[in-house]
Amino acid sequence: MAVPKSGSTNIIVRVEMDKASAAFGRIAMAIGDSGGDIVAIDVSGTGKVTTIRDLTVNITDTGAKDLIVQVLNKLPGVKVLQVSDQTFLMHLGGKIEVTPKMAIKSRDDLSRVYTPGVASVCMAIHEDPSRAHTLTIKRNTVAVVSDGSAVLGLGNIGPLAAMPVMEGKAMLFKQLAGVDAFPICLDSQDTEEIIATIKRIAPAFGGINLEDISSPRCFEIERRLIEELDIPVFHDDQHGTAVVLLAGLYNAVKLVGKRLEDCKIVLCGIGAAGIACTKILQAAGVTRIVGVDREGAIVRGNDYTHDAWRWYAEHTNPDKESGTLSDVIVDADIFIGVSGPGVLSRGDIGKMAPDPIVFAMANPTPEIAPEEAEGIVRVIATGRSDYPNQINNVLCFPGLFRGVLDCRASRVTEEMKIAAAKAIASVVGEDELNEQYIIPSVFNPHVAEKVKEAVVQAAYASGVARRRERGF
Ligand SMILES: NC(=O)C1=CN([C@@H]2O[C@H](COP(=O)(O)OP(=O)(O)OC[C@H]3O[C@@H](n4cnc5c(N)ncnc54)[C@H](O)[C@@H]3O)[C@@H](O)[C@H]2O)C=CC1
Ligand SMILES: CC(=O)C(=O)O
Ligand SMILES: [Mg+2]
Repeated sequence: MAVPKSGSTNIIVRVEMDKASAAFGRIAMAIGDSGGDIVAIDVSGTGKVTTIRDLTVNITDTGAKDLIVQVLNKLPGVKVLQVSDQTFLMHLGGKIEVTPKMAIKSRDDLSRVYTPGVASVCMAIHEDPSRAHTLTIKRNTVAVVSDGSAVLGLGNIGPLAAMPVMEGKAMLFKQLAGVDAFPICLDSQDTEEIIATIKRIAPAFGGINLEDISSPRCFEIERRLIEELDIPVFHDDQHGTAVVLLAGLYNAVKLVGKRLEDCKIVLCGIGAAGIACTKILQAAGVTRIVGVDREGAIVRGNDYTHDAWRWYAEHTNPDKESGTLSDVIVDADIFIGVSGPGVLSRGDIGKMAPDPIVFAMANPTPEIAPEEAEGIVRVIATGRSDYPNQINNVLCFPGLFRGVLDCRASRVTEEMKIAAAKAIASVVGEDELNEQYIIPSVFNPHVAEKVKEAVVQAAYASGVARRRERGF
């Protein structure tokens, strides 16, 4: 496929052309007039009456896509069947596959990997279940489990629609840390059913990464699974996010010359990510945290519908600040957004203390776009890959699970999370630290390695590592 020019993208327009009435010249002209440039043409099917062509069209303005479809559909004998872009093409047929580690080339091989040879391995595990770690995929495999109830910031889009995110997480596990991960999207949003299902599939896995399960159900699901399973269970949106947030803040406050413990932090979106971020900040010594959700600041004394918010009201906002985000953001040193798009305005940033730090982490659309905050913010970070300072849990979960699998940890402790945060922050050298670089890139090969080392060391120190390892 032709490589798109910088700042442009290729789309594939599949058109059905009536042989008698459609003229290719008109199609080419219509595409050109709508801001597209045909860079390749493939015939994908031809019949007696019609022919189907895939036109690869380079566009520089994303709006051109809709215009092209509109004008083509108006041409005589032309019908647009489908439009794909690079992103959709990368998803065709899914993004991962299962690959055997060896080929079965002979009857002898067959009799070892399958019956009868496999039977002796099954019996060895039956007699000593701990051998499942060495004789099956369990030692290197994690289940990425979602119910599709809080997918990115897209909301409750269900298990089928959640799959592309879970496949993406599985790719990142493998590429960044060599961990095999299975995307599993459950067709239930019932807490007890989810717990029971995960418990039933757990034997195959060395760890469970819960993903995009909405709050407050996610707290109960994680708590029960941690209690009832003997493998680590980690809700990525809570703890992965919290770890990376803390890493970013360690470096951001260093850059602006403040102490994290002294900062006033306003955190918007008191859900899975928001509550975990609050708890890790408290563990790091921050006391002045004001949480805001749709109805405004969470304040002690108000009546809240669920335990997580009742806990929040009791343990945050010491000065009982109330009102909207715009009210409580006055004099805040740091804004953290794990809520939804466009929640923070330029005017809000203007009310913050000098050298404001803004982490607008909602995906895919942040609480404020970096362009909008330009000039009035000292440090801005988002969850996205297309801006500097990507605060995203992908910096944590691959290395963290590499570590817990390697030392066969029974669970993930607070010490392991803080160690992971410090490890991520440490990848940015003192001489490299600047407003555009407070957090290492996802592609920095040192991140997963450092996180793994820190997590393993903390797991041994916390007494949860179950594998004897030299050096610890
Ligand atoms: N950058 C990263 O690594 C991560 C980013 N996120 C993002 O954080 C957001 C929240 O994710 P979760 O905590 O998993 O979801 P959640 O559904 O558990 O919590 C979201 C909370 O934000 C609140 N909220 C939504 N829109 C709001 C608004 N306009 N104003 C105030 N509060 C609002 C909701 O009421 C809810 O309490 C999502 O956009 C998600 O993509 C989540 C995890 C990791
Ligand atoms: C990054 C991530 O896990 C989320 O936005 O939900
Ligand atoms: Mg997530």
